[in-house]
Amino acid sequence: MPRFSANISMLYPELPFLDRFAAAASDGFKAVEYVGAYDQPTAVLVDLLQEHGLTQALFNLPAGNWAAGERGIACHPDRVAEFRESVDKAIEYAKANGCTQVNCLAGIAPAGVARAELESVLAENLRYAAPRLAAEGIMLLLEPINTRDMPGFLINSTDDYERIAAAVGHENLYLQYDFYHMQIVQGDLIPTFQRLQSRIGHVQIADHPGRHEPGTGEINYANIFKVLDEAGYSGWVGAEYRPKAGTSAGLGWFETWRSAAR
Ligand SMILES: O=C(O)[C@H](O)C(=O)CO
Ligand SMILES: [Mg+2]
Repeated sequence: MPRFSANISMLYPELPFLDRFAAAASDGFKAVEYVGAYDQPTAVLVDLLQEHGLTQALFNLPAGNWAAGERGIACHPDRVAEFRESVDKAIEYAKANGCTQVNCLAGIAPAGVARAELESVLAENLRYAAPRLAAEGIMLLLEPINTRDMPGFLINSTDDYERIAAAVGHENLYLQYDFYHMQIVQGDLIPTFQRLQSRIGHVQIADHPGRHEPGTGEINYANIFKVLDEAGYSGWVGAEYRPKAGTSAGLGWFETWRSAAR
């Protein structure tokens, strides 16, 4: 049975961030994930997880100045020292809240730098991060993201992931397979999941078009959930979508799993 994690960077936008833990637990989620909460002391986050019986499924490495439009710094040639510091920060937070995987956002390609150089910086940064995270029992993930939602984002497809993973050459670099992005970029969702399953550390879901709840668009999630089960996928499935109505009101797709998990 798939285990779902509420992505509280996207779900419960009607609530302040720290109130979203309680809301996710009350709606039947057993785990939460988010882009990052580095502005909060670790103790606050740990208390919320404990109070609501939640697992921290995932968060991202510090991704630069999000409010200013940055979406990761890992491919930026002039930010290598900052990237290295960000690995230490992520380890500190992951160890505090028991999280065993972190996602690296490659970043938006800076203008005027050749793609080959950006990929080389990214690979070097990941080669730095992978063994350090492995030593702490934390999986490092790399997520391809479509460029309609994030114009200029460097890593867009599973081909991009595979090429970078080959350049990094460390086994602790897994794929974060977001079905929504993959539907836009390349389709072929199930065969690609099956082919790369041994390298997939985390999956995320949203329907397309609109990035709303499963069942609102063209992706057959009933079948995908069946495939995840048949494949023995044991990781979390991150519900990372923009609710069409209120978050709780839109959880019809989750009813079967929520009842079974109680
Ligand atoms: O947007 C996504 O799909 C990501 O998973 C993310 O963490 C950054 O937005
Ligand atoms: Mg995602």
